[in-house]
Amino acid sequence: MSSVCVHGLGYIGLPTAAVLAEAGHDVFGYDVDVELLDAIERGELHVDEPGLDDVIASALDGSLSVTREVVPADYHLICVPTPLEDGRAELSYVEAAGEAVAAELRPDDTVILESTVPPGTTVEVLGPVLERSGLDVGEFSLAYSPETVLPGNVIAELHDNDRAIGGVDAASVEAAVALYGSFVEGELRTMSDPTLAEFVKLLQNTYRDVNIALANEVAMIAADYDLDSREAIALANHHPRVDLHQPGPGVGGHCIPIDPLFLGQGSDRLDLIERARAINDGMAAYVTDLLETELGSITDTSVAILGVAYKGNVADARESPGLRLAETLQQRVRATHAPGAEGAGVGGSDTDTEIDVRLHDPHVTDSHLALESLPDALSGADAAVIATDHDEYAVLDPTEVAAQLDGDTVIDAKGILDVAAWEAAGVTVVEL
Ligand SMILES: NC(=O)C1=CN([C@@H]2O[C@H](COP(=O)(O)OP(=O)(O)OC[C@H]3O[C@@H](n4cnc5c(N)ncnc54)[C@H](O)[C@@H]3O)[C@@H](O)[C@H]2O)C=CC1
Ligand SMILES: CC(=O)N[C@@H]1[C@@H](OP(=O)(O)OP(=O)(O)OC[C@H]2O[C@@H](n3ccc(=O)[nH]c3=O)[C@H](O)[C@@H]2O)O[C@H](C(=O)O)[C@@H](O)[C@@H]1O
Repeated sequence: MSSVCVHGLGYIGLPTAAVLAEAGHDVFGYDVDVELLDAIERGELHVDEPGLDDVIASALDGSLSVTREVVPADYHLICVPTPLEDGRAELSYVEAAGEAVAAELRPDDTVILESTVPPGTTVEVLGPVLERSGLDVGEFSLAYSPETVLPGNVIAELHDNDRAIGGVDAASVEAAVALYGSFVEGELRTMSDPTLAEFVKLLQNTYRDVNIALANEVAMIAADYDLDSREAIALANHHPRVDLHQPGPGVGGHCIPIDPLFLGQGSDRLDLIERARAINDGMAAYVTDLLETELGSITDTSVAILGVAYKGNVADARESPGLRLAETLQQRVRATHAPGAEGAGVGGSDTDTEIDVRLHDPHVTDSHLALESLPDALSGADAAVIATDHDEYAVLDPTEVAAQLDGDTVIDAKGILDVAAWEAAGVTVVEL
């Protein structure tokens, strides 16, 4: 077994560190956020993930320890953030982690980058930073192995998913295979080029984003034909070579809406990919159109948005479609009443006109979001929108909701309600 220093103990690094410890390695979890390290040591987890608590608790009782300084180790695994800023991948976290590794790097150690990055990052950005150690690439091993776990199923997918491994040389591939082989049950797909592994990771999320954009466009077209888009998609998917995804109020999370744009860092050929991004981001405006059609006008109405997590049964509200919808509703009302806008009062903006947008989510706990209880969000509202497919929403009692609402409109943007039961309770359900 080996010593492993994991850099970055977030959604990816913390479960990975725990699973490595479970496999018998001596694991040192390092993060620049000292409060986070204190919390992990107290057993307070910031990552809401089924099964994670138990795995972390037993790892902390065993061979996982958190460290406030980077330590020498056979393997350094880098799992730091790579956000999109001003249209470009922000790689300063990767560079900072590389510098910290360089200070402790020894001949024959292995460095593996797991963060999602634009093609070329391992070789062109991380490698040169690591060489500040005085060692050349080749004297130490260097590989890229992207993380592909699905939030909500992280522990299982860490073990089960196939894993792409791109090493700068044969020794790097071999070293990375030895580490992942100790806990991965899926296939280890090796390649002799880290850039290819980086590219492949981005393709997977780009495929999903473009496919969802197609489903969203299909939903809007189906509505024009008065057809149920989900029924049409299910029927189309019976063909052995068709796999359309599902429409919704937008694509959230900090991966799928961002990663496709990393492909544009070294290429100006993005066209369909950018259009798909625009279609998915435009779904908030489409849901707003649906509300306007149902309510006549959204000015001076109350709308309950059920779900600000970016997807069902998780607590993560990054790039949340529900929050984007809330902003779009408010912008639409402001734009309608801006000076000169069609329907604006004489003399310009009518400051008394507004929209009351209430937010509810049973999983998200972010205190900045002014979330309301379900009864408070629904009480007296003119309409409700299901923006996240949480299990709790699928089993809502239509009669109770109908009694709480003032209006009778529910937009089911995730297609999770039993429409017949809701309509029997007197609710008009508009599905995407
Ligand atoms: N969350 C997900 O579902 C997936 C994320 N990824 C990718 O994995 C990478 C990490 O993502 P998350 O774990 O979600 O991010 P996160 O934001 O949850 O965690 C990153 C952690 O790195 C720490 N950090 C920042 N700079 C550091 C440094 N120089 N040294 C040590 N620690 C540092 C931060 O304090 C934070 O705790 C990103 O590139 C992301 O795109 C890939 C697949 C899935
Ligand atoms: C190719 C792929 O499946 N990538 C996964 C994805 O995780 P993530 O939770 O972001 O993906 P997701 O479940 O597709 O959700 C993203 C967004 O897309 C929406 N969504 C998803 C599927 C669908 O048919 N329609 C739809 O509108 C969701 O509601 C959500 O708002 O991105 C992760 C990542 O790269 O961070 C990756 O590890 C995961 O395996």
